[in-house]
Amino acid sequence: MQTHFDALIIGSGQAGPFLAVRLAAAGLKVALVEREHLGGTCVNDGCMPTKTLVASARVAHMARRASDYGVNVGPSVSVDMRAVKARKDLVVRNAVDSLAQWLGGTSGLRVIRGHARFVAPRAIEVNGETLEAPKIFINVGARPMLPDWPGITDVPVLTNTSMMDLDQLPEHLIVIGASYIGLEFAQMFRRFGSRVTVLEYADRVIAREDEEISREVQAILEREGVRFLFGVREAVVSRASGNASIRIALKAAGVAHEVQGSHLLAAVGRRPNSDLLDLERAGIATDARGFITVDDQLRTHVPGIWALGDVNGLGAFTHTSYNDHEIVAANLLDGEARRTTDRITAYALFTDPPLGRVGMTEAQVRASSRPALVGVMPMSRVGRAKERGETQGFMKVLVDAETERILGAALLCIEGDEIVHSLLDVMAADASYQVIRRCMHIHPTVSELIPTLLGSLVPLSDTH
Ligand SMILES: Cc1cc2nc3c(=O)[nH]c(=O)nc-3n(C[C@H](O)[C@H](O)[C@H](O)COP(=O)(O)OP(=O)(O)OC[C@H]3O[C@@H](n4cnc5c(N)ncnc54)[C@H](O)[C@@H]3O)c2cc1C
Ligand SMILES: NC(=O)c1ccc[n+]([C@@H]2O[C@H](COP(=O)([O-])OP(=O)(O)OC[C@H]3O[C@@H](n4cnc5c(N)ncnc54)[C@H](O)[C@@H]3O)[C@@H](O)[C@H]2O)c1
Repeated sequence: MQTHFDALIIGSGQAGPFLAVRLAAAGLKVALVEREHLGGTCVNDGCMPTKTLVASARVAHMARRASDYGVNVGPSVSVDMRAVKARKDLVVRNAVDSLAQWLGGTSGLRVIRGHARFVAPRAIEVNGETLEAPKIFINVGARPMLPDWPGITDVPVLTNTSMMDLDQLPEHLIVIGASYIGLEFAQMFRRFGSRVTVLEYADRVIAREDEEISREVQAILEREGVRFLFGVREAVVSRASGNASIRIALKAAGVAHEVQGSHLLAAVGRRPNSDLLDLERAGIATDARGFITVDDQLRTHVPGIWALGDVNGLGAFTHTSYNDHEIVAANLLDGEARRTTDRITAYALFTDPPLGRVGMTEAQVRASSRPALVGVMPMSRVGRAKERGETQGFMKVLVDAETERILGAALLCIEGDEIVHSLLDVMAADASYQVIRRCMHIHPTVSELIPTLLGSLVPLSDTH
């Protein structure tokens, strides 16, 4: 059994497999170690299954709205959670199988199943076997956290992982956390037919965003019947009887409440899996929250060891992890000097309508004190949205008044997750916003209103 490799990769998240194949194609002898499912979080219990479930939930929602469009689908819409889960399982299984086939068919690459730990700066141990290599890449991801509420361990608590096994509809789902995971699951299960209550520590949803975004996202979910409690403190969890098996006594914005539900989902953030690697044996440093410290080329303090993906704290998205692998591969194999600092912030919240985000928020632009222009357009003014009967949300863009560069955008609207790329690409091209303002767009689309939005800019200082 070979134990000496040119490169070892720990974890098959959204960077590891792609880097493994690139390195193997370059002639290196590579081992990829995975302790659980190939594809990691994104494929197995993250993006792919949640967006598959979001798609089912949207069909249920639109079926309920069918009569708005003059379409008759019968007296009531019901959801078969077993079939919903089976569809999700199939999408995931196909993705994992095709990844396994691809990796298995890559010459020079050995996939090893087991948990890896460092035993020295150039060596790891897996299943009692020591593997050595001059280059080691860590792509171990993160895992869900639970709030430290008294009693929380006395009741069944779901996470994004165990949610994937649900094949029955919760009567009342209580969600802790109103950020990406909490909001996506909250809307999804409300649309499947559950009652949903969201408990959030902050005073608004997705508190990293501008307040008007938080307000509109909350309003969209409330219109569908999701209930929110903000400023949650002093929560105590206990078992209840009957359908409502979970009881939470809490204060929300200082007012006492008791919430009873059948299921409880924790969506309060994720912690890096760095604590399970015996990093100290290799001398690899982490920050106070456990993220492995790296430079802008993803190198740790220890020569020959890199950290990619969620574990480095430089992003917690599939595209940031994938981009990490591109940076490392370009620097090691292509003679380039790519850096994480070159990338532009971009992400989406996959509620319906989704929020597509690039660059700075308005709060960040204001804090920077630079002269800026802002344009805002409600979707109620967009023809395509009216035609589709989906006029919730708005588009907002911020531009540097002197350089004419787009600073940031928030598109909370139908296809906002897609359309936002037109702005991202102009930012990446380092071009003036006038380029896209003058560009002829296709009618009738939401994108055709982007030039109009950019033609309506006013000084940010003139707005409150
Ligand atoms: C519910 C949910 C929805 C999400 N939706 C989106 C989305 O829509 N868009 C988006 O961009 N991002 C989304 N994300 C985030 C995204 O899933 C992650 O950012 C992405 O998977 C990148 O993770 P990674 O590459 O760091 O590692 P991961 O995908 O977490 O994979 C790490 C792998 O390492 C393995 N591992 C860990 N420790 C060891 C060890 N010691 N030895 C061997 N193997 C080990 C794990 O088993 C795992 O397979 C979502 C996350 C969640 C939880
Ligand atoms: N659309 C996407 O790209 C997507 C979707 C899902 C997850 N993700 C990734 O997964 C990561 C984790 O997502 P997340 O939503 O779990 O975490 P998060 O860190 O984004 O948000 C956690 C939320 O829980 C709240 N919270 C924390 N402690 C609490 C407490 N004790 N009581 C009540 N509320 C509390 C926080 O105020 C915050 O709103 C994110 O960083 C994101 O990058 C991305």
